[in-house]
Amino acid sequence: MTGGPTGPTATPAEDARLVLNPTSGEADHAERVRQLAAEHGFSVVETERAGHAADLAAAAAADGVDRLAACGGDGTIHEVVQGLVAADALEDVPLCVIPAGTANIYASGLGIENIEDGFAAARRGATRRLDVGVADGEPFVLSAIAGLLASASTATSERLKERIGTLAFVVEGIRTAREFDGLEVAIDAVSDDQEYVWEGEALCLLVGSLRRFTDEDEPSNAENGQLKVTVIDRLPPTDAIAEAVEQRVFDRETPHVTTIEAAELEIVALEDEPVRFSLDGEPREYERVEIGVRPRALRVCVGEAYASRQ
Ligand SMILES: Nc1ncnc2c1ncn2[C@@H]1O[C@H](COP(=O)(O)OP(=O)(O)OP(=O)(O)O)[C@@H](O)[C@H]1O
Repeated sequence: MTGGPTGPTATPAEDARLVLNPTSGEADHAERVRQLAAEHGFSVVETERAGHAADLAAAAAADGVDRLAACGGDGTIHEVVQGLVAADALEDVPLCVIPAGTANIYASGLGIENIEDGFAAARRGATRRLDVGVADGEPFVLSAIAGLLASASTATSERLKERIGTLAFVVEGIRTAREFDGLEVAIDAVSDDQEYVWEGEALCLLVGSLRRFTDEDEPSNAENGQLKVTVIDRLPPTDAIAEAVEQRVFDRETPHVTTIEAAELEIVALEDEPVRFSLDGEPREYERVEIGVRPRALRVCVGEAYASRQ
């Protein structure tokens, strides 16, 4: 005997919720997203202030949702993941990403290029478990960058981004920077059971969990439990660009750009001032910061392009 759709043995309807940041990007997506969300069975909760997405995500996890979607830019995804961690539900609730920000780097790494793609990925339901970085206890999905950086991130050309991945932002930062004093830092990282120590003046420092995420023909290594750490020595900006590109595009060792993979590292500011970071694009300051990774802790709905690359 089986019950009807509403009978006692019917499968309970899935509880899918979408956290919508109506202010991200051009702020012209809310109406369309509400409609598509309704068509795909997501109830919608909307942010009313910065930081609100974390609270809404934590509340959704506490309510036991089966799926959670984050609609906004990278900052919104960052907050939603923060909320899942706060609710101790990071590993339990699959995340769908609906890109509606300015740059949408995380979504594009997942092979999700627009809002419709995001809902299509949610509908298909193919998920992967991806690494999540942690800086000073705060989760990040994309990168922690210090030094010459982030302000230029949205100006970075798509083409450059495709070719060299996240480092494109640094290159763009170097290009647009007028003057930069360098970061006096000490870095202590553990890589393949070996300790790596670096101390000096860096032009920039980039820690990412989504390394070469946008390269075609190469599996993502957002699933290897390692963070890619790139340190560019302080050197004239044009040389730094040339070396960064050379190393990244041609996979060559270069003298002033150091790249390692590490599961954990500590960065200490050697000057009186804390080091300013951009954590998934959100500003943070640390005098000393421990950065680690929760390997494959986040289950994410991926686009077809990502799924087929595995
Ligand atoms: N209702 C709201 N009012 C004002 N700010 C908000 C609201 N909801 C979220 N925010 C803030 O908006 C900021 C920007 O969001 P987000 O990064 O998602 O979009 P974006 O900057 O347009 O895109 P991207 O980061 O992809 O370039 C976040 O720091 C978030 O805290």
